[in-house]
Amino acid sequence: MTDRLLLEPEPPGAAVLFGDRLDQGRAFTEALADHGEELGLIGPLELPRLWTRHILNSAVVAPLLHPGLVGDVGSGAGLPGLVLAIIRPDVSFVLIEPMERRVAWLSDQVAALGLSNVEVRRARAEEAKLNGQLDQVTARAVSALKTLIPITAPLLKPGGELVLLKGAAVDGEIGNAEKAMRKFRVHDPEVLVLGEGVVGEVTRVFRATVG
Ligand SMILES: C[S@@+](CC[C@H](N)C(=O)[O-])C[C@H]1O[C@@H](n2cnc3c(N)ncnc32)[C@H](O)[C@@H]1O
Repeated sequence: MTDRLLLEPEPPGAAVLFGDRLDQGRAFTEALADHGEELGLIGPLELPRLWTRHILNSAVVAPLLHPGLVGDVGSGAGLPGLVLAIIRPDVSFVLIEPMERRVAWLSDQVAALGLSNVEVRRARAEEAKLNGQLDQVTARAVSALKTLIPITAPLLKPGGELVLLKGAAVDGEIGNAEKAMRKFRVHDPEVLVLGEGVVGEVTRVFRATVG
């Protein structure tokens, strides 16, 4: 159990982004603050920026999702997949994560939060038996686009969308991923900058259509 006093105070943006699901957002954030370090889900320095850097950085993506089936590749602690599943009960999620301990955490959180729109699947994306089945795919902090596109694009239905959370280096990653984009028929890429004026740090999203 970590010292809850280190947890970043809840920023005003949390109420804006979680709306009437704020209690669940708080419960998940507090669980992650209490157990995330001992379970190896977050680093020891993350508590003072847990809301801004991790929870709200994920939450800002919620308006980009459409009703349908969204796969979150490499969910880890539940970022962004579990945060998005809290905010968007109208969307179905499959959280794809190969590490047993992380899968146990995700399953425990789904049960504790009473989420009925989430399946947790223990697998690497390439072996998840979801090819061609998803409407949208999210991923955060899994790998650079050059290697992320080959494991995420095949999961999508024709016309499905990649919604990949990225850092400031996204433009360089796009330059290095041109061959993968052609091979996996990724088109109309754009970089969206989300959260300005609501969250202390912006979230960059690489969004593109596949097929
Ligand atoms: C650095 S963590 C990021 C976790 C979380 N998305 C976040 O933003 O905190 C990367 C995660 O991707 C998972 N991962 C790595 N390769 C994967 C693959 N091929 N398919 C699915 N998950 C993968 C790892 O097990 C790990 O949980």
